[in-house]
Amino acid sequence: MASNQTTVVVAGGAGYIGSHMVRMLQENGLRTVVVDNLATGHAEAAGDAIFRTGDIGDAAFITALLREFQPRCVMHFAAASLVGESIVAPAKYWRNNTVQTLALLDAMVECGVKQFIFSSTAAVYGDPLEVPMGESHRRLPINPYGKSKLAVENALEDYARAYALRYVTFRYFNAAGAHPDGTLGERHEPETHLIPLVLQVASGQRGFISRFGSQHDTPDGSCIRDYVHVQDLCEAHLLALQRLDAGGDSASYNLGNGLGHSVNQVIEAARQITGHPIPVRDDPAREGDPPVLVADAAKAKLELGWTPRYAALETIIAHAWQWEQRRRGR
Ligand SMILES: NC(=O)c1ccc[n+]([C@@H]2O[C@H](COP(=O)([O-])OP(=O)(O)OC[C@H]3O[C@@H](n4cnc5c(N)ncnc54)[C@H](O)[C@@H]3O)[C@@H](O)[C@H]2O)c1
Ligand SMILES: O=c1ccn([C@@H]2O[C@H](COP(=O)(O)OP(=O)(O)O[C@H]3O[C@H](CO)[C@@H](O)[C@H](O)[C@H]3O)[C@@H](O)[C@H]2O)c(=O)[nH]1
Repeated sequence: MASNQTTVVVAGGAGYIGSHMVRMLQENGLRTVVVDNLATGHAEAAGDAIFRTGDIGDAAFITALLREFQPRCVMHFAAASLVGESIVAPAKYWRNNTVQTLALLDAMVECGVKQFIFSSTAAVYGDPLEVPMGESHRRLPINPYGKSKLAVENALEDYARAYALRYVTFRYFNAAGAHPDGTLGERHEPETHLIPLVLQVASGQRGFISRFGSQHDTPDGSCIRDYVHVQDLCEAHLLALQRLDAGGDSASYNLGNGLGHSVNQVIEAARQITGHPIPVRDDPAREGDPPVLVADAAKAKLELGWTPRYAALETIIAHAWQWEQRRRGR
């Protein structure tokens, strides 16, 4: 098939962040091809995008797909992404996140696809030396998940130099929220992320929220994170696509609001928004959990013109709550 300059392949497009990306690409008039093995995703979340079920690491499958669609860019959201699971099952993380991503990159090189946007993570930094963390912060991950992503970041530098690939790496802080129209949102089974779990308590699906550690070195003793709206993450990808299309160099950016919220503050905000008391149970701190992660995202703002629209924690929780209620048919 002749090269189609408006096609974007979204690996992991049936997942939480990828499905919002698919919707946004389509709204922007781009033909979107989803590749997903449905390990954690849901096919219907990808809407009416072209959908191919399979592994990004299946060389024959992915090469045939890239030859067929000749995308101008691959956006890569496909990964296993649970810090705790990565500690007990590191092989899954090295294989799925690193080995399979290298296979995807090899297929891109073979098929002449030159633009790549990669979902990395704040977990590549490890324990913060300073807060907020800029992109030049040392990268010393403290769990296999972060290591599996850092390995890809390192490989990308070498691939770009040798194979004329250009890429943008985004280090997301804590993705949260849902589509403002309430029709798309986070749907992990089992769910492990704080905000959807808190909202499952509010909607009566759970009796309490576990607070993982109340003696952390933070003002209220609970962990602090930088929650960033899923739609704002996706907007940054559109800007990255424009940068690459314009011939821009490869680059890495943090994506976060620069606002730290503690577990206690998240629970309190959710109480205000939902009107539910949200009981809390104190549990031990989770292994591999840094006490504070907050982004300095000045570089994305300066170089990409990224302006988060939904930075307020209350908006992020309100959108997630709308999704949670709709999902439960309320
Ligand atoms: N959610 C967050 O807070 C967060 C933070 C930092 C980084 N990230 C990164 O963002 C990306 C998306 O995260 P998410 O929360 O949407 O995760 P998700 O689990 O909802 O989505 C991942 C999707 O990729 C698919 N997938 C996984 N491995 C695959 C493979 N080998 N081949 C094909 N498909 C595969 C899954 O079925 C799923 O649909 C991941 O790379 C994750 O590491 C997420
Ligand atoms: O039941 C729960 C769940 C979480 N937490 C705490 O809430 C915070 C947020 O946890 P969670 O929502 O599980 O996200 P993280 O473990 O911070 O990891 C997310 O954010 C990272 C970047 O900051 C990404 O790398 C990961 O992919 C993504 O899952 C942490 O301090 C947890 O200790 C609780 O106290 N109770």
